[in-house]
Amino acid sequence: MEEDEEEARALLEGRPDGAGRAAPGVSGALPAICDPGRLAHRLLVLLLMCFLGFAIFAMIILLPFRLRLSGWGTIIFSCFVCIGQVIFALGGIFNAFWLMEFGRFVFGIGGESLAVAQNTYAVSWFKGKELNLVFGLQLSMARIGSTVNMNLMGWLYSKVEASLGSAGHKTLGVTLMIGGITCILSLICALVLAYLDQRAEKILHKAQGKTGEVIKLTDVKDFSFPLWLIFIICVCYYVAVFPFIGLGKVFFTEKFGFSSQAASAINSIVYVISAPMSPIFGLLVDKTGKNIIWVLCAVVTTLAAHIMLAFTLWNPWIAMVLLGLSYSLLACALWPMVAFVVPEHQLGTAYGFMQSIQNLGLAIISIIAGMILDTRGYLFLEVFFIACVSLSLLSVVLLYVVNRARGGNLNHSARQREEIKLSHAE
Ligand SMILES: C[C@H](N)C(=O)N[C@@H](CCCCN)C(=O)O
Repeated sequence: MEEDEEEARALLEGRPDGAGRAAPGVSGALPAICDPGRLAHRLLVLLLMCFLGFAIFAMIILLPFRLRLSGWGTIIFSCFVCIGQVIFALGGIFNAFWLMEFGRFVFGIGGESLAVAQNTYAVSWFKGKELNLVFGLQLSMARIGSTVNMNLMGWLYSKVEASLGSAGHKTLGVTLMIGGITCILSLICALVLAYLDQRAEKILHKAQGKTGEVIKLTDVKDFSFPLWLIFIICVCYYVAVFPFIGLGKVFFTEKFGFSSQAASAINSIVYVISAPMSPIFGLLVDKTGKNIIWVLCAVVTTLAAHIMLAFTLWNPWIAMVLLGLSYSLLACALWPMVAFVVPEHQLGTAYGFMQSIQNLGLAIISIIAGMILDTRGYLFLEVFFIACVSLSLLSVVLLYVVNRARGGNLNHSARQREEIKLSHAE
């Protein structure tokens, strides 16, 4: 029963399988994830799900655009999110873990495609205006959601537990069902967005696809070298942030002797900082331009934060605040760069690819990080994350060089961008 409850809490707080428990590898017994047979099976299933997910994603995202129904695409993705959440909650209620996994799969197809649509909308409406700020605002909203989730769901679970009179899978399922109300709000926003977009198309006479340009998966072969470098920076950076936060609670209790509550607080600080800071950094990048330099600052700061966490016993709040600031800055400066290196009709494919590669990297690295933690402990895990951020840093430096050599616009100042815009208008 106690295990059930801990599993439920881990799921609610977004931790990977039982990540809230004492690190098993460190304390002795190897967990099931280290069983090679089971691990290979898990990896295979995961890869298959990724490919299947991507294939479905490609069909769903490409068809609506081909049919000039981009607003419908957003509504369809939001429906996937709602249905996925209901299946996830039902899996909890009926104690069927496979159903919960399937629910997350459906949710993932909708949620990630929705994020692609969100990025594409943002660029098509705000390119050449306050694009970095808009990405900062999007991130801020997402992080307010993560923070509320981290802090409210545990409380909601206790309330449901009190009213049902017992803890466990049923309580978890009901809590997840109530939490799903936010998905309905998201669907309502998608409906309003689709209406506004259609209205804008009518007013501005800019029906999508009228130029004859449609999104094709084969666009991938036309992606430029700088775009591939942006993808690599994204994957190598994010794998050192999200999986670290996933395992962070145990890290702070084991290495720094924090209580469970203090470890939760420090672990969520990255998201808490990101909520107010992302729009501020977005505005800063808009006012100054020079996206590559900002990305470079963010990656170097993240590297410093991981080095502090790995090799010092300094108060970890310093490193985590740095990580929160650098993560917010990176997201504001990196994602809008895609819009500078691909033509508008390929934006959906480019953002779709970026997110697919990011998710594939996150899925694989989360498993590898868990294995390293179980078999070798925290120092090795931190060294692994440092290696990932270093790869990201190398790619940023390469991007700087390539962009400069090709006379690219990724590192233009705000004034240069304004001048180019004016000359185009003329
Ligand atoms: C959700 C997606 N996979 C992701 O990682 N998003 C970034 C920010 C994307 C910029 C705004 N749409 C994140 O840091 O959460």
